[in-house]
Amino acid sequence: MQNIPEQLLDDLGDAHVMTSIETPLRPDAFDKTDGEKIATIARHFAAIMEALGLDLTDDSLKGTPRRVAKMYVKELFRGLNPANKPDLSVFDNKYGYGRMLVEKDIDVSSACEHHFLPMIGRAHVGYIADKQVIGLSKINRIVEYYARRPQVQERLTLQVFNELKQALGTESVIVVINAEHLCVSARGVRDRGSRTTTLEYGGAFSDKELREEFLRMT
Ligand SMILES: Nc1nc2c(ncn2[C@@H]2O[C@H](COP(=O)(O)OP(=O)(O)OP(=O)(O)O)[C@@H](O)[C@H]2O)c(=O)[nH]1
Ligand SMILES: [Zn+2]
Repeated sequence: MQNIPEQLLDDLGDAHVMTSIETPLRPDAFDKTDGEKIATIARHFAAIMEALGLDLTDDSLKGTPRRVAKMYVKELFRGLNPANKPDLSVFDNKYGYGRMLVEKDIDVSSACEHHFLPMIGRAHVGYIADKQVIGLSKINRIVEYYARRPQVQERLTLQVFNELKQALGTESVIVVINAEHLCVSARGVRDRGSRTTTLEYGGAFSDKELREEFLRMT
């Protein structure tokens, strides 16, 4: 083997980024019950409010720590818990439908993982069935499940894409998400007009014409 200077190896090591579409979770992520998580978050959120100088004996504020904790665990971030993953009913494609199916304008209500502020928009999903078709509402449910986590839009797009590919046993899936990030529109740079679009596709959608047909429909 060639004699590679140690410094160069270190630099190469730093440059190598492991890619993963999994949401980064701690090994003990599922050790606690929802009730235990709510109690812990409420305690810490009360400390945040107190640090801000708020009086938690005020009758309007006193319920807020628990309200926020419940909202995180049971609503906004319920997609962190695999127990909440939707059952995906797929059916045999008995009728041999071979064209594109598009489920468009699916509501996306997520939260950006950098600021915990809303990311709100629409997802458009298309696929070309092979042997199986999926219950329509399950497409919306997949989007909902992965949106209910602290997210970046890129990962959300890839997670939905990957789940559909697996459920349907086909590579011919396309996912587009168009969303407003409140961390961009309501604070920081405060650009009210900008939206972010992400896209992933595979299989037959590698064909530009098919992709354009899909995009025209959305
Ligand atoms: N790639 C990507 N970035 C995101 C997403 N949601 C939020 N961000 C960005 O994450 C970045 C975090 O940057 P930082 O510089 O650490 O945070 P900041 O100081 O609050 O940055 P500003 O928003 O520019 O004020 C910001 O540029 C956000 O716009 C997302 O879904 N994908
Ligand atoms: Zn953000």
